Amino acid sequence: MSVSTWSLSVDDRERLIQAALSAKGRAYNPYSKFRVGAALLTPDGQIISGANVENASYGGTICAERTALVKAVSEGTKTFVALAVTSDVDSPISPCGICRQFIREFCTLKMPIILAPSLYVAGSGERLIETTVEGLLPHSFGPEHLEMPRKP
Ligand SMILES: O=c1ccn([C@H]2C[C@H](O)[C@@H](CO)O2)c(=O)[nH]1
Ligand SMILES: [Zn+2]
Repeated sequence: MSVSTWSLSVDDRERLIQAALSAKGRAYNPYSKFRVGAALLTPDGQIISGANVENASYGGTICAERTALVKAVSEGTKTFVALAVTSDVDSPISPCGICRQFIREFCTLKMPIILAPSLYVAGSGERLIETTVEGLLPHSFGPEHLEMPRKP
């Protein structure tokens, strides 16, 4: 098995990107016409994917990243080892601010995040952005801060 320079293997990276690309096909996007797919990898190798789900009340829209996380967490999975995101744009798109904070809740700061273009050539590794939770959300606030001793 070939291994990338970081904690995610090339095989898992490829599986995750393909799952995100497939999930994009299940987007409910009548308003924006913009499809996004996300896929989470769990420690036991399972993949949980999600797509954006829009609403006639536009603010009710749920992004692909949060769909995947809410699916997983509500089914009992709360730890993840990687995330991939893709869209209809042929350059990588990056999670919105709300999703970054949502990802921060459940994923370690060093967890790999792969941002893939819509026309990703399988197995090539080309034009991917490989970042991390802390790369997308530096100096972040998270659950552990609520556990710290407080002084007035
Ligand atoms: O990272 C992103 C960015 C946007 N969207 C969705 C929300 C909305 O349905 C559409 C346009 O913003 O794309 C996501 O799902 N994830
Ligand atoms: Zn979002």
